[in-house]
Amino acid sequence: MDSKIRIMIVDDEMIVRQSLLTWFKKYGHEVDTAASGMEALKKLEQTPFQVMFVDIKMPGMDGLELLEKVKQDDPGIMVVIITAYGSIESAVKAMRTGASDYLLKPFKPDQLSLVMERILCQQKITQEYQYLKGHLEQITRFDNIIGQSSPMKQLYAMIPEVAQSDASVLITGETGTGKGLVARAIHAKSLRAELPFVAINCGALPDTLMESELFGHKKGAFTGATHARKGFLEIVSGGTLFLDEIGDISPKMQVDLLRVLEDKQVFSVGSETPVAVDFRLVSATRHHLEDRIRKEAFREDFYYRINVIKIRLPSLRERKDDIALLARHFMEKYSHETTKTVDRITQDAVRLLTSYDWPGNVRELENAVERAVVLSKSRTLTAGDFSFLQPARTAGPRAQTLKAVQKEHILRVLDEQDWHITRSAEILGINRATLHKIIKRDQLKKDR
Ligand SMILES: Nc1ncnc2c1ncn2[C@@H]1O[C@H](COP(=O)(O)OP(=O)(O)OP(=O)(O)O)[C@@H](O)[C@H]1O
Repeated sequence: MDSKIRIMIVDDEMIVRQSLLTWFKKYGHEVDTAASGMEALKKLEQTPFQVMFVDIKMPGMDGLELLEKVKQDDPGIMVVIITAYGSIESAVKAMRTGASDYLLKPFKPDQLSLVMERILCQQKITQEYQYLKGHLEQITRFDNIIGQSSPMKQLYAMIPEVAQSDASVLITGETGTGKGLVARAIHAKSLRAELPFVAINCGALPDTLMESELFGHKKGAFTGATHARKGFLEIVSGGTLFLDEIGDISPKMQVDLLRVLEDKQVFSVGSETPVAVDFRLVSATRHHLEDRIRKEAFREDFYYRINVIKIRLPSLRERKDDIALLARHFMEKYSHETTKTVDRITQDAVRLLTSYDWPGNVRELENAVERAVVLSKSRTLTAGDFSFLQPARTAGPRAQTLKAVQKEHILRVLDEQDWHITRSAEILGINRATLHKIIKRDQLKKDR
């Protein structure tokens, strides 16, 4: 038996309690005893137990009644009924009420070993099931977009709806928040998914080049136009056009594009014959276009055309809950790419990453993890592997909520005490049951 569990023995006979206690302790389990059903219930309120051995015949509350009460409060707890030869019907009744197994008195160590083996096996299966179920229930990604914070879940709900319509979408958000990923996801979920997705970075192209890229040109339309070329507005033919950094396009280009959106046709440079075009427009910007409209750098009529549906992506600072998940995702990605085994990250490293304010958002986090993985000499990333992050940028406790500070403090104490509940609870000045409740409520976990 290699796994250690918390066991409670409930029997009114001291000799049974003592012998079972000694036997279980020998195998390193944490054991407590109770001489009656009432005493057992009181102890259960204080500390959770995984397995109970309960005698059926006890004065006051009998084993069956105790079993029922315990199972009502905690259906996951495993109860082994101890019963005397000749009262097999009550054992059957107990099994129907939810007991996991039974032992017939007087029992031999072999029989006890067998029951424990079955219990541990069942326990392992249940844990694995809970783990997998937890994984399935958590929505951690949508396409290639990772995140399980509430703004991300809202986004995941929104993308398929937005994708079904043909209206123009404007995605806003700071640099590196995943605007490109969202644009691709909208295309992938839309009816145009099988048609081209054409992305143009408007910030990277000078006006004249952008004009011929988008609209195409006739042979000889300008010096160097040695042959005719189709523009992206034509090439996209039925698909999605993604204009990244749309805030950077010139007022002239805004007028030209507005005309295309209204007339659904283009004139390639140097041509007088229009060509019909069909595309869905998705644009992105990191600027506040409303400010640009006020400064007359952006046309209001064009803005309304491109902004029928607006999606605002949160900065990483606004969804710190996702940092650990993203860091692990990128750790796996780069561990795989570099064929190194880097598959662990310490709680301290996660805390450091969480306290950093990430002006470059997910892109910056991805680059940081990639660098840490490439330079790491062990399979575990530690806070030291991220020492290149500017400490000035890590936000102090003043930028955190009281709840986050509390969670962080409890985690630190638990880590320092190697997750010894009694010692940690003492240091924190709370009782064990409260600490257990907090751990469960806040889903606190040991380092991977
Ligand atoms: N939620 C996310 N999950 C996984 N990867 C992400 C996420 N958000 C961004 N990334 C990654 O971060 C990088 C930047 O993403 P993307 O180019 O979509 O950002 P952006 O907002 O368009 O940035 P910019 O405004 O600078 O163009 C990419 O490598 C992308 O894969």
